Amino acid sequence: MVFVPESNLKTGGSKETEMENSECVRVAVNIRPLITPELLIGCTDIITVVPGEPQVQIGSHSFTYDYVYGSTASPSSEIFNDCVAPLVEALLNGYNATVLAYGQTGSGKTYTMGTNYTAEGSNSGVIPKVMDSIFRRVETAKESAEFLIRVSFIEIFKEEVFDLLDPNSAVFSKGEGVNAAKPAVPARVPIQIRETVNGGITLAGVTEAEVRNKEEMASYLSRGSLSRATASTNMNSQSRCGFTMSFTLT
Ligand SMILES: Nc1ncnc2c1ncn2[C@@H]1O[C@H](COP(=O)(O)OP(=O)(O)OP(=O)(O)O)[C@@H](O)[C@H]1O
Repeated sequence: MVFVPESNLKTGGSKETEMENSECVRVAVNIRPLITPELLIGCTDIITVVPGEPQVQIGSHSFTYDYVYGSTASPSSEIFNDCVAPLVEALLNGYNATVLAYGQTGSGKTYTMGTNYTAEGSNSGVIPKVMDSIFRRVETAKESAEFLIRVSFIEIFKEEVFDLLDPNSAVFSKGEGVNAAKPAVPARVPIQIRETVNGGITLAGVTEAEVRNKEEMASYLSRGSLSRATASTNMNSQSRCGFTMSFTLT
């Protein structure tokens, strides 16, 4: 997992700038336990965590990160407090922040991020915790400020970008909400990636749904999860998704 408060990023090649960049990108490793199918075929853990250090050892190789969770390191439940809560704080102070889960298929990205959130399911995972934290803060600040909060949810599948909140997609057009059955072949049209006049990147026409409370945000997260093209842990999976929250102080 990589987390970046974006507005601290600077471009340019000076040594000083490179150092600033390396400091504002932080990397955490979350080691997941072996799951039942792996245990049944006799898999064993090959990663050891160096006690008291954010370092793991695989055979004779050592790797050091900013944080290590899982296995015999800190419990995974601490990821949010250590790595993400400061970014939520920064977000509400006008910074941009990105949390990127990176790893081989089946390594635990969806589980760690909580992207397969369902209203009935558990509230663990980074995104549900971010939602909790944001709306608690918004509730506290609502006397003095008003926030306009929007969400978008995209999937990158076989190098094409799809809008998981597209109201015209097969899942949404059924109008059956969160419990709608996932169609075998979703009728989806990829969205275009365009460059803006100031050199930024934009996703043309992506749905940016306005949300007023945690329940609304959670319903977009779970409805978007249903629209994903592939289930996780399929070794052929080429699906990656991104949930974006944007804030405007009005
Ligand atoms: N920390 C954890 N503790 C217990 N089980 C976990 C943990 N992380 C992941 N798992 C389990 O491991 C399996 C694979 O996890 P997950 O689906 O999150 O992988 P993924 O990296 O998102 O895969 P893909 O790239 O294919 O979407 C799931 O059965 C999940 O429940």
